[in-house]
Amino acid sequence: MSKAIDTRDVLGALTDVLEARKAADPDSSYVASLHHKGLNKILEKVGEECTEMLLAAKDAQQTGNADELVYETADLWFHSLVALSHMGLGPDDVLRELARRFDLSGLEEKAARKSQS
Ligand SMILES: N=c1c2ncn([C@@H]3O[C@H](COP(=O)(O)OP(=O)(O)OP(=O)(O)O)[C@@H](O)[C@H]3O)c2ncn1[C@@H]1O[C@H](COP(=O)(O)O)[C@@H](O)[C@H]1O
Repeated sequence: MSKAIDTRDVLGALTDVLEARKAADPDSSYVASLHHKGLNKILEKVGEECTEMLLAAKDAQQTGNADELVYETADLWFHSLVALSHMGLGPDDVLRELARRFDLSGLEEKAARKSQS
């Protein structure tokens, strides 16, 4: 049985596991098998999971049941983290970018971009 982990610790712990799997046997680990197959395979999985997440969101809108949406979003986040890990990046890089954008209105940012071009 898997041990419980605090949700605040998940990204850090998962990042360590994904890094360690780069040196693991592809036959004994799904993440190692993805690293072994390479970036194109990982990106193919991200694309698949993205489509599954979109379909789950549309289903949730119709049925009012969001369980599948949460499940598919977890698959998408997971495979995106594998892609970042494969490229030598991690969730901290993305969180830093989101932190940089914090309190910056998306409309203001877009307007600033337009006035620069
Ligand atoms: N969070 C996940 C996680 N989420 C999803 N998956 C796997 O991602 C795959 C999703 O692929 P699909 O749904 O497309 O199913 P599939 O048809 O079997 O996939 P393909 O044959 O097309 O590759 C499944 O095999 C899931 O088990 C995950 N595999 C691993 N993790 C984490 O990564 C850790 C390391 O995993 P291993 O490397 O396998 O030990 C685990 O302890 C978990 O914490």
